[in-house]
Amino acid sequence: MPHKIKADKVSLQFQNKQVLTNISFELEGEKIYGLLGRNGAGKTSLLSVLAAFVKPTSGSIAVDGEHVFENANVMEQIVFIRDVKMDDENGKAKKYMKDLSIFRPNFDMDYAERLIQRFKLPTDTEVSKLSRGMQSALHAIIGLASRCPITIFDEAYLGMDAPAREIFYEEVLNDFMEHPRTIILSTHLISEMESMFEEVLIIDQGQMIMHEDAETLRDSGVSVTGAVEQVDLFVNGKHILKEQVLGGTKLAMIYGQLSEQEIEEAKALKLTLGPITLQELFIHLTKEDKQ
Ligand SMILES: Nc1ncnc2c1ncn2[C@@H]1O[C@H](COP(=O)(O)OP(=O)(O)OP(=O)(O)O)[C@@H](O)[C@H]1O
Repeated sequence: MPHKIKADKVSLQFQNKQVLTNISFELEGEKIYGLLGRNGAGKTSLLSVLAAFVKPTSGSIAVDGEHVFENANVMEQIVFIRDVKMDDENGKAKKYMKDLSIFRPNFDMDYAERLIQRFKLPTDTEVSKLSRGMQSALHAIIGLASRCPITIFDEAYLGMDAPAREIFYEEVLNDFMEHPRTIILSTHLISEMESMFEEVLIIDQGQMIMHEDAETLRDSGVSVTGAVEQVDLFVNGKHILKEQVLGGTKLAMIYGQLSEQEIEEAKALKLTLGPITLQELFIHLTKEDKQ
C-alpha cells in the first residue's frame, strides 16, 4: 500500500537564516518524484525534515497521518541517501552493509551483491579508502537494496562517472517496476534524469514554486524548429526561453501553449513543433531576473 506523505507549512530556520518557508505538498506515493532546485535552494534541508533528521521550526511532515519526527515506526520506512564522504568508516563494504541492514527490515542482500558486481565495487578495500565515485556507488547500493517504502536519494549520484550514473538510473527504474515504492530523487542536473520523473517538485529560495505532473510541465511550453527567418517571425512577441542557431536552422523554446490558429501558422511556415525539456523550464522558473 502506498504511503502518503503530507507536508504542512514546513518552515526551517538555521540561526537567523530562513532556509524553508511555508512548504506544503502531498505525495500520494508509489511514484518517482523529482525534487529540483538550484544550489542552496533548500533541497537537502527539506529532505532532512522529511527523513526526520531535522525538526522543522514550524509546520510538520506526516506519513500516513503520523508525524515523522522522533517517530521510530515511520523512520524505519524511510531511507535517506546523501553523497557524504565516509572518511571515518572502518571495515569493508559488505560488513558496512550488513551492519546497516539490521535497521532495514526489507534489505535484500542478494540484490546488494548483484549491485556490487554491476558497479564493480571493490570489496577488499576499507570503505574509507574507496574512491569518491565508489563511495557514491556504495550509498546508491544501500539506498536501492534497503527497499524502503520511502526511498530518498539526495544528489546521491554526484560522485559517479557517466557509466555509473547510467547504471544507477537503470537500477532505480527496474527496481521501482519490480518493487513499487516512493522514490524521491533530488537534483539540479536535470537533463539526464528528467525522463524518470512522474511528478516534479521545484523549490526556489526555500519556497515550493511548482508541484506538477511531469507531462503537464513538459506541455507548458513548445519547441519550434525551422529556418531562422521563419522561426523569428513565428516567435516574435512570444515568451522565449531559449534560442539556438545551427547553420540556417533555428531552435526556439517558448513558454505557454499555442492556439489552434498558431499551430496552423507554424505549419504554414514549415516549422516543427515539439515539447520543451524540463531543464529549460526549470532554468526559466528559477532564474534570478524572472518576471
Ligand atoms: N546547518 C546549517 N546552518 C546554517 N545554514 C545552513 C545549514 N544547512 C544548510 N544551510 C543553508 O540553507 C540553505 C539551503 O541549503 P540546502 O543544503 O538545503 O540546499 P540544496 O538545495 O540542497 O543545495 P545544493 O544543491 O547546493 O546541495 C543554504 O543557504 C545553506 O547555506
